[in-house]
Amino acid sequence: MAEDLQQLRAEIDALDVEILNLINQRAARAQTIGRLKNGTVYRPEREAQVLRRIKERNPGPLTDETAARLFREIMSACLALEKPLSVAFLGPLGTFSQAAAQKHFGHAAAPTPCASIDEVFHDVASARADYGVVPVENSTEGAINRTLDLLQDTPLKICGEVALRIHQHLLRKVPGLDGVAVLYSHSQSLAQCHEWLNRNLAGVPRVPVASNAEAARMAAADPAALAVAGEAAAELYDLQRLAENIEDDPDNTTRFLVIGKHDATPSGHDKTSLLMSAHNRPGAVVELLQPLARHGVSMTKFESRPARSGLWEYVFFIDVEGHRDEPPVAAALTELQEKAAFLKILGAYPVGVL
Ligand SMILES: O=C(O)C(=O)C[C@]1(C(=O)O)C=C[C@@H](O)C=C1
Repeated sequence: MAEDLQQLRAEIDALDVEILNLINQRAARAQTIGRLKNGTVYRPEREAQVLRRIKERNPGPLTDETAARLFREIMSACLALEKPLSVAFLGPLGTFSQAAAQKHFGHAAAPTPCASIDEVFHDVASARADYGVVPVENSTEGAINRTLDLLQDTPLKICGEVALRIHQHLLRKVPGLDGVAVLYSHSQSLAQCHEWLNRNLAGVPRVPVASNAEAARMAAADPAALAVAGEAAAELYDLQRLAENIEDDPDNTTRFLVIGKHDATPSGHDKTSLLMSAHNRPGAVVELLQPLARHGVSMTKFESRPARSGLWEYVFFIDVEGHRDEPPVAAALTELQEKAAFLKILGAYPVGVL
């Protein structure tokens, strides 16, 4: 038994050296590619292809998701050799937005926490950050309206998407519920845990604060306070988990968009996001959708928002399957250009892989 263990560990040591050499060979190739490419180093379409291929070819016993996550980190480190990226998100450190940014870009990207979603757009537009990650919809709470509003005016492009399973925990500095006076969290998180909180903490006043991480910070400073926040905030502020996964919807997921100066070229499995408005006449909205149907382009999202320009005018956020440069989508877009009162292509990008 002891000998088996020794033998297996010796084999692992040998494999580790092989893996290390191979990863460095890969990194050296990426460095050379970095010198050949002029301009943008981050290539979302290529990264999506690499991760999809890893999932397809994974022989196990690692799960496909785990294998892809490991390669996500390898690529992140390779890209950092070409050029270290900075990624802006709704801060402070420890928010779900930071977790989404890390899931998409890996840990080698430098985190740039921002005070608001507006600041994320601003930092990317002004080149203070290379890319930004902003929440756009939650499976329980629906659209993040501020993000939709900012997309209407921005010159930036959507170049990626990432879905994050959101687990909320009940946190406190000290164990147990004795002497609890207040509960802090972001309003979205309070809404996501509404039923659980009603059942278990009906008498505790709920105070909405700017972010989950801010709630955790406040709970760390006040033993009479509870916070509802995620794992990263719990670890960052060294809080006890009094209850885990207290979100009402077991599939609670938030979708984030990656914004940058350019969108992506086709990767083979893409989405195109559009912003449109219809002429103010009967049947105009239905007419808008006809070119998509005619060219066999499927819609994966349809969301309306008041236009920022006029009273009682609406704009539509539409996601379609396929890249805007692919023939069916391109043909539908040409027709839409004529039919819509306004059409803006917000970006074309790979469907989230992780
Ligand atoms: O293929 C490239 O363009 C690379 O720079 C290499 C690489 C990789 O590590 O695979 C790194 C960064 C890019 O975003 C995409 C891929």
